[in-house]
Amino acid sequence: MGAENTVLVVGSGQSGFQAVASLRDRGFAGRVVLIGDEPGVPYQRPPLSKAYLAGTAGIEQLHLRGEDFFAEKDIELVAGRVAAIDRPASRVRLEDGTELAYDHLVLATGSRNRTLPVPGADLPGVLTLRTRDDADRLRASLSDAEHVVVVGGGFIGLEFASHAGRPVTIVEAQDRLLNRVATPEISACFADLHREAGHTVLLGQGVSALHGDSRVREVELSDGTRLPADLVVVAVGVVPETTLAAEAGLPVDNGVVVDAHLRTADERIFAIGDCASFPCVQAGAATRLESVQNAVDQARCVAAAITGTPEPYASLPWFWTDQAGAKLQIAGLLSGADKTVVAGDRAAGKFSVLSFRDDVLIAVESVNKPADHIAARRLFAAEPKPAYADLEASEFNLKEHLKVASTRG
Ligand SMILES: NC(=O)c1ccc[n+]([C@@H]2O[C@H](COP(=O)([O-])OP(=O)(O)OC[C@H]3O[C@@H](n4cnc5c(N)ncnc54)[C@H](O)[C@@H]3O)[C@@H](O)[C@H]2O)c1
Repeated sequence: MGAENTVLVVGSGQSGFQAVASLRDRGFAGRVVLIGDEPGVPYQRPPLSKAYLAGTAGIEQLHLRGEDFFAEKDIELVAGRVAAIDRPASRVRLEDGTELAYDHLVLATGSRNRTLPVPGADLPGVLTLRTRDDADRLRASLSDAEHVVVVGGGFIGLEFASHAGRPVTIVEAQDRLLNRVATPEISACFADLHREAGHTVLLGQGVSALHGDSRVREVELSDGTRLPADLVVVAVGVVPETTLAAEAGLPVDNGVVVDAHLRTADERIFAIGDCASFPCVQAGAATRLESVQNAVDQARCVAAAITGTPEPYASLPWFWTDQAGAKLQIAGLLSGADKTVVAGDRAAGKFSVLSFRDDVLIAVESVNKPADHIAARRLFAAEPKPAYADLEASEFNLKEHLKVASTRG
């Protein structure tokens, strides 16, 4: 089989796995190689900060597919790290010196966790969560830790707190939790829920140093307060993994820059998932998204392009998280929102926050209201997008509005 028929996918996370699976689903008959730097078959990360951390899901439940799948589909799994892309020669070189030729190359290199730029950040007992090994280390450390401090009140920090099985202290630099992804109404709701669950939530507090000896003992906050800590979980966001692309001369700007078909400046190289900055229809701007939905849908989009049926990427972004005993589901993006409405029973903890830009609905965040989330995704899939006045006429009841809209349509 010649190199003209070879697709190499770099990165065996959710998007890399989906790319190779979708190529075969679409009947791609050439050589398919998935290169990853973690041992074993590709696995899903969402349970790492939920059921796997809590010990209610085992390793097999993480696997995206068993070994048989890759053998049956003739997908080669290569363990290793790509060191360089030789674009003129259409080859990649692995760190062990192996060279592989490609016809199409898909960069699914994901992101890496930010580190805390403070003294003491490398002390034993300061951990992070990204891989299965990280989750195993955290689980083991939890059992004998007395004081647990979580730095960062985003998805990982809050999911970790919810599934750690004990009270923790959450330190968030901004003045509200989940500030990157949610409205202030949702942030307030989750701050209440986490406090009710027994956690201490400190807002507007950075970390200036970590102190200890043979291990971490204290977290010093920006106001000088010192918190006792024998386990510190750092969850302060990610940076996209773009080194390979940049060194190969491909444009990078908060992610590997791709066009509407997720192609880089080199038409034979695509980038997908956490590492890609793409022209986002919903945001109306170059955007990088960190979510399973985006990873999976972008992988499918690239598989379609490689197999000869390219469509511009236009999937609706959506997210979910399980924390503090509640389910938060988000449909759409909040960028540019200028009005919000809370619909449902906030006191009973079952409600949605509807966000509008120029009187058009752009995002719906649902707390323990899966029916609203489904209705929102159906509404966003149709044209025209719901207007404020029409939703007001349905008393901001999304299911009701969906009925009216579908009778009209
Ligand atoms: N349910 C989900 O969708 C889910 C769950 C887990 C992880 N993830 C993904 O994993 C990745 C990492 O998650 P994350 O929670 O680390 O990132 P995040 O961006 O969601 O949250 C990071 C938080 O840390 C805060 N922060 C930054 N610097 C700080 C400092 N010095 N002190 C205190 N707080 C600070 C930020 O304000 C932010 O609230 C993200 O890509 C995320 O989307 C997603």
